[in-house]
Amino acid sequence: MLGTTRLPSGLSQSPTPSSCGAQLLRSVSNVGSLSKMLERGQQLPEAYRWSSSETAAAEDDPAELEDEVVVPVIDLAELDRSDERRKEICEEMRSACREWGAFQVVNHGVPDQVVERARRTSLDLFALPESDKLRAERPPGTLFGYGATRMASFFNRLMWSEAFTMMGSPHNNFEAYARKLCVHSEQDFCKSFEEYDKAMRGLALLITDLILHGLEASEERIHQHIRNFWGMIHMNFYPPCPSPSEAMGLASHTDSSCLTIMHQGSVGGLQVKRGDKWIAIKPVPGAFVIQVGDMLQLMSNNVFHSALHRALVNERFERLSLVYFFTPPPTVSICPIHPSKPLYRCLTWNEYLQVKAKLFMGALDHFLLPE
Ligand SMILES: C=C1C[C@]23C[C@H]1CC[C@H]2[C@@]12CCC[C@@](C)(C(=O)O1)[C@H]2[C@@H]3C(=O)O
Ligand SMILES: O=C(O)CCC(=O)C(=O)O
Ligand SMILES: [Fe+2]
Repeated sequence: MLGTTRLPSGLSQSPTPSSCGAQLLRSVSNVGSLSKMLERGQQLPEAYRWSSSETAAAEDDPAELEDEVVVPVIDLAELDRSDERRKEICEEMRSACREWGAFQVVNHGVPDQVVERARRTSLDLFALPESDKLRAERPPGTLFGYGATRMASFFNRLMWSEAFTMMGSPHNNFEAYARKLCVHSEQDFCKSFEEYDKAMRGLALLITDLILHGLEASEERIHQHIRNFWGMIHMNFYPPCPSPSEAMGLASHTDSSCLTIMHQGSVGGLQVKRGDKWIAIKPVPGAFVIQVGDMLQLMSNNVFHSALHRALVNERFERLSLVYFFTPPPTVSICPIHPSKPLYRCLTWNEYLQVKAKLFMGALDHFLLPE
């Protein structure tokens, strides 16, 4: 399939093998400076300092705590018990996607060991010497590899995080990255991400199917369409931060994906915007956070909305979020699903990423049809 599909420049990035132990000639980019600063026990450097209005959370306002607003937690345990239960779950998802653009799922059937193995492998990856990680540095303007997060160029402050992205199924590049990074065992590295990718793909298909049913888009054609979607594995690492209230782990954004599945582990930090307030998505043991991405907003013709979210950091604990982006294939046309009055024109994921790289927050509006 790869041979017949025209890929966007970012998606065609396939790393060339590099010999482990070779000298790194490139200058070290700012992503490497996080761990060095921590070794020196420095204070938060100026470049990482965000204004208090940018980092303020709903929890800073005691009135908010009384409301106890929480993103819905949906239990999938009894999905197959009866048609009624399945319908209820579809309805819960529909309302969460409309009101929040996000929810959590529990009893999703993904074994703990699969998640734990992938988290351990991710942490090992971030713990590699900076020079090893930089062998896999993401080339500017592309999607895959190690470095500061892609949207960093839109902000004049640095974020307190490092990230790593790999292509998942159906064209995963785990092996090439294992080789580039000089990981301890290429086999373990690949196995743990292959397992995780497979589990995430299953869950993404299941949840997207349920959400589309909630949209009354149950035709076979649409479900077949989703089966061709691609996966991407993206990890964010947030070291403990000397002055968390002034720092930003990951700045406010929406995901371009169709659906995002995120495992945030036991250390919280993720927040979602509701109205003009930031609400924390508290870690629930074993749960995955599900977010509506821009592509699902478009496909739903604005019935659902992609959630604006961000990640804050803390002083005591390091934090890893393991993210799976479920996205359309790069050159396939994506349209609002059977509305009599489409709000958006059809687009390809390739096209969308190019516009997002230029406009960032305004990207989806760019595809709105004139009234
Ligand atoms: C599959 C995706 C989705 C990407 C691009 C590509 C790989 C990296 C993803 C993120 C992850 C962090 C936020 C974001 C906004 C960013 O800068 O990089 C995301 C972006 C998007 O959702 O547009
Ligand atoms: O780490 C988090 O909680 C958020 C991660 C995220 O939003 C992303 O990678 O797109
Ligand atoms: Fe995100």
